[in-house]
Amino acid sequence: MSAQIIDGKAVSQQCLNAVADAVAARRAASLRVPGLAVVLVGDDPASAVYVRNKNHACRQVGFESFSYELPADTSEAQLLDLIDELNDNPAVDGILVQLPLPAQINSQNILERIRPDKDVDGFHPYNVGRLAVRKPLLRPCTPKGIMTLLTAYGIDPKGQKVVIVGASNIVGRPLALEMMLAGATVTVCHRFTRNLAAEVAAADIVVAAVGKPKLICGDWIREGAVVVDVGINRLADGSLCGDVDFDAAKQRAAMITPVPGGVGPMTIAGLLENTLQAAQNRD
Ligand SMILES: Nc1nc(=O)c2c([nH]1)NC[C@@H]1CN(c3ccc(C(=O)N[C@@H](CCC(=O)O)C(=O)O)cc3)C=[N+]21
Ligand SMILES: [Mg+2]
Repeated sequence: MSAQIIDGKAVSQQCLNAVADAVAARRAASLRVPGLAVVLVGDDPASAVYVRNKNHACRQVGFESFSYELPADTSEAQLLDLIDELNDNPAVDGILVQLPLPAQINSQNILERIRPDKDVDGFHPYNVGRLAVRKPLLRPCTPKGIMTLLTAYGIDPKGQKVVIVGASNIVGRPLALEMMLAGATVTVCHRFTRNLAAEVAAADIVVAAVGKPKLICGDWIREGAVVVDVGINRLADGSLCGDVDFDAAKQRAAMITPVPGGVGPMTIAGLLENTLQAAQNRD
């Protein structure tokens, strides 16, 4: 048996089409076109790829896109000044500061400076807290994209045992909150988890979000489980690889997301949906 491949690129395109329709309807009603500001500090080549993909998606849906590329030696004060300016700019509905930031900048100070109603990454403690108390406003993009992807494939986490490998602020933790909101029984594994293989083997749905190539072995996967791979690891030969040993896992899973073409495009869909929502909330 070989798993069905979950096509994140196709589902993402459907989401972008829906956003594009909503933008066209706003234009027709003489409402503001949503604006997204993306800030990149330094010249990390991987980050540059994401910024390019985001700019491309913005053009596709008809958003106005503001792109800031600051030198690697930018100070925290300079970045805070830019955020204040974007917070006050009425044409900007969403602000995304690409992570990670250079060492001289405290990321938490930056994330907390973004107005929560323009925080389209959903990383401000206000938005994290709203999700934690089951009253979400702007939801973190990758967890949101994963929930959308599962829904598109008819997978309902309610009552399911979900095992999340990775407890990061940007994926693992907020995904645990999303999964609880959806009625799943959630286990979050991390570097101190004693028997990772046993935890994964018990899962109906496994999500890997650690950034370590092929950390999750195929023979850990329960027959018929759903596997969601968030990892995007670039190998020495230039190819991309997930956190799951894909070829082995797909012999056991019922459904599995590929890398690339799985969760990555859904993150961008989540971002654009959040930006549209931020614009609607500010009307
Ligand atoms: N404040 C902030 N918010 C983020 O959302 C954020 C961030 N910082 N820093 C970096 C990570 C990474 N990230 C990706 C988004 C889309 C793809 C994506 O579109 N991937 C495609 C193409 C991959 C490729 O070809 O390189 C795919 O998986 O098919 C990948 C990675 C967002 N991040
Ligand atoms: Mg992907």
